[in-house]
Amino acid sequence: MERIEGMVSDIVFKNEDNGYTIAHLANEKDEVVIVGCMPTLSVGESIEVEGKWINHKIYGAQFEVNQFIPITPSSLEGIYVYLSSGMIHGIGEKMAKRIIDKFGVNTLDIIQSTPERLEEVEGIGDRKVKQIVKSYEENRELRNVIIELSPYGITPNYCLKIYKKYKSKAIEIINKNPYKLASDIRGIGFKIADDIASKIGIDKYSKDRVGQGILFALNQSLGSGHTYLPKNILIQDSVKLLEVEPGIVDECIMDLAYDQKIHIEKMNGEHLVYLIPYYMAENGVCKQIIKLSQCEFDDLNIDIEKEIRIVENEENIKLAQNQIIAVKEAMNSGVVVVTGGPGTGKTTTINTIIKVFENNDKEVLLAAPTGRAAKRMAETSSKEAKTIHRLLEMGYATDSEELLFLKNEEDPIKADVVIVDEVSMVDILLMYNLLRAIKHGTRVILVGDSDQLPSVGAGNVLKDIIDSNVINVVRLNEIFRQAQESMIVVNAHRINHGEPLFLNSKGKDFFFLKKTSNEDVLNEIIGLVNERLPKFYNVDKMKDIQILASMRKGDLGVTNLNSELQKYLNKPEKFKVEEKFQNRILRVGDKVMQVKNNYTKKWENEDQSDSGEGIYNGDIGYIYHIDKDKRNVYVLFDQVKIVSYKYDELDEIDHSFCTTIHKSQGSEFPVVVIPITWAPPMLLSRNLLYTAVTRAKKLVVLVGDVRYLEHMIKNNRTNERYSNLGYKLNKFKQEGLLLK
Ligand SMILES: Nc1ncnc2c1ncn2[C@@H]1O[C@H](COP(=O)(O)OP(=O)(O)OP(=O)(O)O)[C@@H](O)[C@H]1O
Repeated sequence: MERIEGMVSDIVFKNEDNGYTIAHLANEKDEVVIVGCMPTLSVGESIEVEGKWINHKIYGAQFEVNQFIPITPSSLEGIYVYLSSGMIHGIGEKMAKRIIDKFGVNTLDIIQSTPERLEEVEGIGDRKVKQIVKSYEENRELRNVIIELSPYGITPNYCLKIYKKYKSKAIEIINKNPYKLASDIRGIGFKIADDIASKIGIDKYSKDRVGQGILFALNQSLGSGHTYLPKNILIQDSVKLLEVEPGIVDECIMDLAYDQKIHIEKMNGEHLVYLIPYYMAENGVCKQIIKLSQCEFDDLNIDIEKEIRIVENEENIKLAQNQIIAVKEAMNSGVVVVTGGPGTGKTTTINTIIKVFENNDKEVLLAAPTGRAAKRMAETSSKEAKTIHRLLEMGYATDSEELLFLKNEEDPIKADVVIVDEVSMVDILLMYNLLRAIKHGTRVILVGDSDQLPSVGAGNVLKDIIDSNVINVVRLNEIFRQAQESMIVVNAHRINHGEPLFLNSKGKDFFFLKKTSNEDVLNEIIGLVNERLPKFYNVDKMKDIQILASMRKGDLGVTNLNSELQKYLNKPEKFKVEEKFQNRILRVGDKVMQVKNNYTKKWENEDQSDSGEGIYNGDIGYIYHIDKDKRNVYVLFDQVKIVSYKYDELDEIDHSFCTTIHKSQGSEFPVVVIPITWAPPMLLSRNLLYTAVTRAKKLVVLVGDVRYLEHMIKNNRTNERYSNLGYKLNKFKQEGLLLK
């Protein structure tokens, strides 16, 4: 396929029935005849056509058009944004301006057809022209997205995200339904999509618009963890978003339900509105967990007491009463939940359960929701542990980015026992996918701490299951002597009970350093991490210490802390390569975190003797090399895995000298430093502090204002999530549908 750009100078023929058009397309070089189905073409329009040259018997050479893309001729701004975006090697902001000052709307034509003319611009020589032409060609489709969308205020970075999502169909998809942007692209809100829609001519009161607004409001609510919204709340949210009357919204909610885009469930006279996958997941989890829990077992003809004693002797340990109950329940139940705070013996219990089953020839599989948590589980059990996604053999559907799990009810996981740790992090969709892949007769053991932050995704799965009292739950509440010596463990429990903390005991592991101004907190943290902690605790400032902040913005938010810490922990040096990307500098040696799951990201070790795929949300690594020519950044994870990121993939990594507490869920660090300062009320909460503190294994240092610490401990108001799993589980019980 070839491509030509130009302006339509004449329309010779147009068949109004089938859109077949013959036109002249002119550019700086020449004028050609184009033919094909182009029903909307008009004279004066700038377009790019894709197709092939044919030789017509009578009319000679013609370009047969396969598809054409309009280029907005007036979007000088778009051309500027594109040229200065950094996507075109060799052009910066100033150069972009000089080129556009010289060539105006013909700029792209010139680059495409007579690039040598670029040399007329001051500062451009033969080499630069070649560079420009090369990256211009490489970025062809992306260019169209930038030119089309930047007049709506969408930055090149977002255009890149949009392009990555929709590829060559980007413009077509947006023109058809701009609201898709708001649900598909993180960071693009309904307002921008709506702005595009109104420019395209979509009516404010059209059902399409109102329907999209309602779906958007529901999608947004997932971000706050809700699996559904009560109808009256959904109407309120939608009215605010769409600026239309409630009656129209109500009507459109019914239409969406008829079209099976949403599901409305009636509960105690209230209407609960679900997006379909969440409705199916909530019902599915409820049904499946009840089914699995009803299973009767007679396959372990063993003396459990004796089996436990064997393991106790091997491990030189005496299990506490509740740990023994947990092991017994695990043997006899289809589903059991084992829950408890830090130091209450969950790991010891899991390990005993594994041993008893394995001593009796049962196959046990281990899984956890994140890569880090799975790694820890593998370390403490000395047995392979997978992420739940891997256990379910996740893959992608052909030709789409849709996640698929190969393990499901038709091809379930083959195991006698599945043990899942850190279940507080599992959302309703993942739990559904997990449970549907577990066959009747496989025991399921769910382990977690329900006082941790709930899952990032929708639902309150672990807490709902525990609170429903429908599934067997064993609560471990004894803090073992060894654990009691740790103020981290003791204070974590005190936080949970809303009690004041033991701070600054000599020789202990939990400190509070009082500083009131943000500046003092910042300087204290830098001093601690850069000098005092490494010196007095013999820890590595990069690898062993993790700073955890509650928010992203502000002086003591993650973004600012990272840029301040970078100045001390990884200073610029003459031979240390660095590159500026918008508002951050990436430098060799920087500590970075992968911020989304990328199951297919390839890694290999240094001598390429080992390789694999999969880098997960929360994985921490170090920038190992930056290749400015290849435009690649290489990051080293787990000391051996080298992963290459193209410049346009760098939104997958963030600096991680400091990370959010939310991102730290499921990870552990030797030393944790936490700024304690003002934050929005929902972030000054008990379970956020609890989650942060329980990430530390050796030392916790809090720096800030004790009033906020006290406030956090007192504030046990967790943000309520609309989730109906607990109610549904209970309904089964009340209606006598449980067998035991
Ligand atoms: N029955 C027991 N008797 C004595 N010590 C125990 C017993 N069970 C566990 N411990 C000890 O208590 C400490 C905490 O146990 P474990 O690591 O199993 O708890 P946990 O709930 O997994 O903690 P965390 O969530 O902090 O990892 C460990 O040092 C462990 O050896």
